[in-house]
Amino acid sequence: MDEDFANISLNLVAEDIRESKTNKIHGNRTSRVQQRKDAKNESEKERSNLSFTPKEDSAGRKRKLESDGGESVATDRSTSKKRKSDVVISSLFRKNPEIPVISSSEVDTVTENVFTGDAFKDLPIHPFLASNLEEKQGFTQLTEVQKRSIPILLQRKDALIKSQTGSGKTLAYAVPIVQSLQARKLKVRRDDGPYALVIVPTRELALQSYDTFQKLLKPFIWIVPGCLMGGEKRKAEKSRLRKGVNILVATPGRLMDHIKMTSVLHLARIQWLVIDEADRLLELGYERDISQIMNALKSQCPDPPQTVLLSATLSEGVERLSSITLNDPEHISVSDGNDIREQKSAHSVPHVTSPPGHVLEEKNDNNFAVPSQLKQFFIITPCKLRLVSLAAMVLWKCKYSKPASKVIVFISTQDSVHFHCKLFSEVLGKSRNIKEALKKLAFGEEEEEDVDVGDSDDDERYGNIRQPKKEEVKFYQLYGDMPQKERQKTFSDFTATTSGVLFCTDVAARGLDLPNVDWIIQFTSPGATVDYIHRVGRTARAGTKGHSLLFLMPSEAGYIQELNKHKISLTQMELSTVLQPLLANISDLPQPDDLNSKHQTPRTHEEAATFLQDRFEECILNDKEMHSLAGKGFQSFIRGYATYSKEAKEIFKVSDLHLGHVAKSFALREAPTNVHNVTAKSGSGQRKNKKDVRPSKRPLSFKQATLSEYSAGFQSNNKKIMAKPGGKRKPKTRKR
Ligand SMILES: Nc1ncnc2c1ncn2[C@@H]1O[C@H](COP(=O)(O)OP(=O)(O)OP(=O)(O)O)[C@@H](O)[C@H]1O
Repeated sequence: MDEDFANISLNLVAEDIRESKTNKIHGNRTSRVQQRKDAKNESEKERSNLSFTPKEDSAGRKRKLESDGGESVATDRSTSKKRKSDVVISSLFRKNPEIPVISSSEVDTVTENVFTGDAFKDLPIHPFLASNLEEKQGFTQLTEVQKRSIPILLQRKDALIKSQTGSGKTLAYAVPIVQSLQARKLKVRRDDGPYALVIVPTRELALQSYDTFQKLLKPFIWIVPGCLMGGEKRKAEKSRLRKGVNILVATPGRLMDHIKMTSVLHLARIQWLVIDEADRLLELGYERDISQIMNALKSQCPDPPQTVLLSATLSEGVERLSSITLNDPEHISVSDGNDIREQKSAHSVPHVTSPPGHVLEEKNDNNFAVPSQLKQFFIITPCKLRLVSLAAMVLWKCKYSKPASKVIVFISTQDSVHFHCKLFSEVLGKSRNIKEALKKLAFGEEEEEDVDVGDSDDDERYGNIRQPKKEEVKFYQLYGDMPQKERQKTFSDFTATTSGVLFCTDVAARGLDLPNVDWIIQFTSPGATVDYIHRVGRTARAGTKGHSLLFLMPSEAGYIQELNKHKISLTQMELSTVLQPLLANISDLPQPDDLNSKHQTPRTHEEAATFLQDRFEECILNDKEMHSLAGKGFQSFIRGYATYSKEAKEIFKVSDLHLGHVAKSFALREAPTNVHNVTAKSGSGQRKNKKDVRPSKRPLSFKQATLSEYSAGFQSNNKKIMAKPGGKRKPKTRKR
């Protein structure tokens, strides 16, 4: 880690030297000639004609751009001298590393069938349950995992279930639970308390599973489902528990809290225990909570509950968990073609102190099935072009294409999610047609209604491009530290919308079933392959079509080979393919704040990209709040980058980052100066789990910065792996 900081410091120094060499040595005649040449070729071409002359800076001074060694420098117009505070504006398309072309290698992908042709009514379940599924919910066929799991679970066997994302694992456990509870001779009564416990890693997933049970229970209204999760009021949850809940869906932290603190919650009747996204729960450090829940069950239940563990990806940790939680389990792995029935657990009752006795000898251990109808792409874009490429992709898919797409963009940190959502809403969400904007300027705001956007004079001036007025793109954000109400609203709004963009952290990567998502964009790479699998799994669900796009920088190109090793096959998308639609829709791009400024229609996709980048930079320059968000986003990006796992660091090296270029990708004209502190802090605590920096008004302490967004609404569950900057690790007890 220290090496990383040293490297990043060197990088920064080298960057300063490079910049000063390029821009500040003017005594030399050759450099002046070069300066003029570059000025003509690059800056004039890319920038000065597009939007920036003249322009007022935030202090109200008239500024103009002068070219300097291929980089543009904003100077004080009145003196025509470069000021100390002048900002170097680097050109988007210069000094970038070469983009490698990676030919698609032959990858023998792992495939799974989704549907079986069998119907729910063929199962030994109540006819009302089958008709509810088929007629009310429209599920005419069983999925493969349902066909394999439901009969086994109906025989009251424990099971470890693995099948690809979106293959219907929720119903695979929910149907047997409902069937067994409705079939009880002594009818279930609400005040009996819980018969089934379902543990999931995130609040959204808890709500989603709860919703599934609500729908399934429509014909059996005497069975009551309930949900316990962080962020909700404990008091309200307690009163619900007092009234009685028979199927309890919960996040582990909050469940443990109630087991300890809520006397009305008793577990004596629990017959089912489901641990969904089991590997994720372990990854997030919930092993202790799960152990405590198991111990509570052991002490309260006369008979061990039937236990089911599920995920699209099962890790070594799950082997360990299965050994302590499952009794003589069935292993159901859809991609293997056959259920794996092999070494059985030595334990007859779940007991947390028992030594692991079972080894999951699974074929294709590290290879994961991806829905066959999912088309996976990657794009290699130089760091400076990341922001504008993402914007171009979003505009292309959500504005210029019909029908407009529904897109999820995964970004590693909360500050970065917040920044991108705000910036895109600000710049792209409010975009105005050139002609509209000019008319507005000529006639004033109130004339807006009368504007004829197809005015031919304007068409001539702006390249004769006529575009129909397009729908604005809707932007949403989701991350762990958002207030629960807001989080829920985003979730339901994005569920309901037919198009729009959701910026989110990995809090939305697992289990979420957001309908009709067309594209998954991974703007920051996940590092671990399992995370890649779960992120792309938010599209192409239950046999529907889907696409994914992974953003990589040239230095990260080796990640494609890594994915190939896990039998994941991707196709390269050209940068020009993404940028071209900007040019084709140039009149639809957002316009400069200063409508009096001179314009020339961009003629190439590079010019179009530069034009759009300028709008972003202008927004950051002119808006203090946005500037601060950009700074925080930048810092959190570096911090996130420094915390890839040891293995991933082979590819994602923080020392490969060019800070000036990273700044550009946050629309900043220079890198924030306190970056050393950021990296030093992130470096001192080797972190296994992904945690984000929440958007905040004040600079965050290290502790705040590493709070888990998955927390159940209490303190971080990850304190044990956090270290104080420069200090020794101090074991801490979790506050609830
Ligand atoms: N038999 C079926 N026929 C059609 N659609 C189904 C069927 N079973 C489930 N679905 C739908 O498929 C979608 C995915 O189901 P679910 O969320 O249970 O998948 P999953 O396997 O748990 O995915 P993940 O691994 O991502 O959590 C849901 O919208 C669900 O309603």
